[in-house]
Amino acid sequence: KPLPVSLSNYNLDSLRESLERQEDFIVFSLIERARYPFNSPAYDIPHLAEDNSSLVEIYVRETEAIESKNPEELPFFPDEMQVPVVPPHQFPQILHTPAASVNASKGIWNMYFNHLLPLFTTKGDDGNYQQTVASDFICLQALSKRVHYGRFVAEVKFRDAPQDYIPFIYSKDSEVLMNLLTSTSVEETIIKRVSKKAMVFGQNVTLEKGNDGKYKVEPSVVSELYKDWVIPITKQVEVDYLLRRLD
Ligand SMILES: C=C(O[C@@H]1C=C(C(=O)O)C=C[C@H]1O)C(=O)O
Repeated sequence: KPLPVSLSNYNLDSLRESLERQEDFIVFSLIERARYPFNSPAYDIPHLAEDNSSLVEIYVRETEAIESKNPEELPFFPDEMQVPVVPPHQFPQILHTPAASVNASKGIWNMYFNHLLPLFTTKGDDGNYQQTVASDFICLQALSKRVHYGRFVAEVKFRDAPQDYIPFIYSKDSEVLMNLLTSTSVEETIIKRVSKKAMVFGQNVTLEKGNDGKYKVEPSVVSELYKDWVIPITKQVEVDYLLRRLD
């Protein structure tokens, strides 16, 4: 039977278009963060006497607490959420409820601080911790939205070919599920495209001919981020979602 309009809007092409648009924001967010050096005191030093939290933990927790949430975004500190100030918009229910709770926030947090940040920031400390953690939060939210889109992608792939997935969901075969949902050509396109975006968005625009050949974030680093971290974690979310799709 035909799906209601709001559900038929979610198909693989529209989701891929959204992931493509999200690349722009992710690349810009990384460029903004790269204006500051690594600034380790924002992450190491407990900033409150009675609490061992780092500045970045405090910043993310407090900021999240006053933002209302939509189902595309999952908080990093869910226990701190307050009643939203703005009544939430009623989004159509697309995800299968038991599987929708798949949450990669911890993995995204670790990936960002342990692997990504050292790759695209310079070593050093300029003391500008507030702006540093504010731009970290923008990167984290953008990455989290992208990675958790894997749930919508998995739902659509499942609906398009349930007979392919069902036996391996029952047998809990993550490896086969991973192969079934993988599209190598799509991944290769994305990895090349984000490098190009880093070149276009990250050059110094001048009125004279040509540019100085410098980029605000190294394009190869952006490809590497996607290839080694962003895409694999998105796919892991897809597998985890599918494993719970028949619960
Ligand atoms: C998101 C998708 O699923 C997989 C993950 C991809 C990604 O994270 O960019 C790309 C292709 C697929 O291997 C997709 O098919 O578009």
